[in-house]
Amino acid sequence: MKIPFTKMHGLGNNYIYLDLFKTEYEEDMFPVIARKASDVYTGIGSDGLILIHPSETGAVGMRIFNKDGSEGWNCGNGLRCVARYAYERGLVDNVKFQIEAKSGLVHAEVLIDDGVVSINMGEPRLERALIPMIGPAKDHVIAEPFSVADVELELTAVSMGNPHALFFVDNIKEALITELGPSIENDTRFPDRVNAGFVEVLSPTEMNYRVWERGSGITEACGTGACAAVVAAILNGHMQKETDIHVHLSGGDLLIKWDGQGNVWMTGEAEIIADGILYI
Ligand SMILES: N[C@@H](CCC[C@H](N)C(=O)O)C(=O)O
Repeated sequence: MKIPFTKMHGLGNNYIYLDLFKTEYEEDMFPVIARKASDVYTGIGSDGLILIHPSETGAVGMRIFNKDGSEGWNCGNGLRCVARYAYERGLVDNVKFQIEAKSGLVHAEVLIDDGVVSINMGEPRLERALIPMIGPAKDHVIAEPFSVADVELELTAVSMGNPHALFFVDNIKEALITELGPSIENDTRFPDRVNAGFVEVLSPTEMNYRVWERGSGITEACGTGACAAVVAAILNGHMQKETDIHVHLSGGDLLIKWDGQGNVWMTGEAEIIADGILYI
């Protein structure tokens, strides 16, 4: 089978994108394509697969599959890439339009000159049941003691349409990301697994953030994770509301803004790398 694809990245968080406006596939192919395309030795090499598809709402649809073939519900770096692709390849004719992820509708704005895209990511979900995490459904999880693999941590949990567990550390270089990431991801307190993020606060407007992603492991950047990290930092009183927060990730920087109640805004680059044909 010959599958036309485009490879794109946001701050090094790279996915293989299929344009379902042009070609349709059987549903059960997607986890298979995700695993095959992600493999750097026998495939193309990527953090997973993203589908760009027509939607009944009139928005541009996006679905994300992680490296292990599991379906995610949202992807911040993917949203920026989908926005750029949709605008540049003529799926939309306005720089402002809607994208529909599995977790809901978001509003995208493509700033054409420099490949920068701003996305209104919607409101963070804080209730424990919406993360989802076991325990009292309505409670918020802010600086809650959390023991994993014999290490004592403090957990703040935020959903940006997908689940994020955030931990503040003194020095990001010493964060035990590969050691604790898999245990946190698969901890039974998170029934749908979780993305594990580590945050070093540098100032009220600047942070370092690293991630172990559900289904993909360490990646260069995570857009929803950066949004969740800023929300967690504001909820814990470490950072300022209503101002651009500079989030430094391994692959580059994102600007994230939250007013403490409503929508989270994310701004950053989205790059097209290559078009090609994948043989399956
Ligand atoms: N890298 C993404 C998030 C991808 C999905 C995630 N691994 C999950 O399963 O929730 C981003 O930029 O947000």
